Amino acid sequence: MKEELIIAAENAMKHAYAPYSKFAVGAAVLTATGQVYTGCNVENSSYGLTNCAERTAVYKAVSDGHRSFVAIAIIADTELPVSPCGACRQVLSEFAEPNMKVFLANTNGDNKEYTVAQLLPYSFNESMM
Ligand SMILES: O=c1ccn([C@H]2C[C@H](O)[C@@H](CO)O2)c(=O)[nH]1
Ligand SMILES: [Zn+2]
Repeated sequence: MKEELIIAAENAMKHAYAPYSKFAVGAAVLTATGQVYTGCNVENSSYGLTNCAERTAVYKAVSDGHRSFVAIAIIADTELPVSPCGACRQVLSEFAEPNMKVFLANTNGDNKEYTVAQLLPYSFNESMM
């Protein structure tokens, strides 16, 4: 499952629209019902409108009716496996199954495994409101 997601993420990375940063990222999320949705980063000349690969993948899945995810893989051409930004961690936590896995990878074949809860401890969520 990990390898399949990393391969799907690497394929999606090829579609990255990153003319400003030149930093291509790919992601692939696995839904609780077994489907895989991929995403890439999509930049904009107004830089702050950039959407990360992770959120692209999650939003594609949510817009198809999925609200529960069990794993995500993220990949970039980095020395160390790439790590999701704070905004993406918060978005992942919104739809994460307990113990949702986050596979961080690079194109050299290195990877690391965390859970969403490890990457975003003491997170804000609806139960706090
Ligand atoms: O985990 C990450 C980190 C960065 N980016 C994108 C955003 C921007 O397009 C480029 C540089 O930050 O990489 C992602 O998609 N995911
Ligand atoms: Zn992000």
